Amino acid sequence: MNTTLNADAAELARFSELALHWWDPEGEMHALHKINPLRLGWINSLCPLKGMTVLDVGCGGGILTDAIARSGATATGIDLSTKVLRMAQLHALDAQTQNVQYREISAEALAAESPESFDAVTCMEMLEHVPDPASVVSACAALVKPGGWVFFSTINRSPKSFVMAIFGAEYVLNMVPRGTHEYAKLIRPSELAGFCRTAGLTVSHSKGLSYNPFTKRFWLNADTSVNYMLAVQKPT
Ligand SMILES: C[S@@+](CC[C@H](N)C(=O)[O-])C[C@H]1O[C@@H](n2cnc3c(N)ncnc32)[C@H](O)[C@@H]1O
Repeated sequence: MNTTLNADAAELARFSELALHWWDPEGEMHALHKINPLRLGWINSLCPLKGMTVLDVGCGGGILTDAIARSGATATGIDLSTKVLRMAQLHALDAQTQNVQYREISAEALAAESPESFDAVTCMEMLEHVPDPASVVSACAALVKPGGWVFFSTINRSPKSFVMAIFGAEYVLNMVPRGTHEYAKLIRPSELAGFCRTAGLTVSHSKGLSYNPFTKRFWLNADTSVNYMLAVQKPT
């Protein structure tokens, strides 16, 4: 695990600029709002969250963290952007979400402070924005209790994802702000599975997430060639 701060200041600044629009379902983060019920449903189908303590790493404005808390879990969201965390906290107050808290701390620092303290960990759309994603995976492995689940989502590094997730989503459809994704930082499923195995996690399930620009609908399937999620477990 990386002990120096595993963060890219330019990435954090870009997300900070989007903070004010985070909770606008039609705004710049609308794609996260649209995929949220799908990813939450998949997580709940494998690991019913009610009554669990759940950590959301790279939580942003808390779209998933808030939904996790509303599933009946005690949720903690962590991020390194002060502005997006402030937005997350304001939203929790405004929406009166119970059992949710936010902290500005890296996954690596929290793992050193409170190892094996969460029943489940989620880390969505974050790994492709850090210099050392393997270190974040390893921190997530350290943070989850034995037998607990960790859920990752990211974007595959493939010619198809360059066309769909960067050129299409950022420059043609304006679904995601331009410059959000850098091709070289995208992560193949085999690479992410390798990071998980190195961290002692057992890869259990994968899911693809597809988008139809004509119907403007997302759905889950087995196609991991662009957006995908991995569900992994820490052995008991
Ligand atoms: C695309 S957003 C995803 C937000 C949230 N996980 C979701 O899917 O709704 C990426 C988030 O990762 C955060 N981030 C980037 N680098 C980070 C780091 N090193 N540690 C913690 N959070 C980080 C950004 O500030 C941003 O909020």
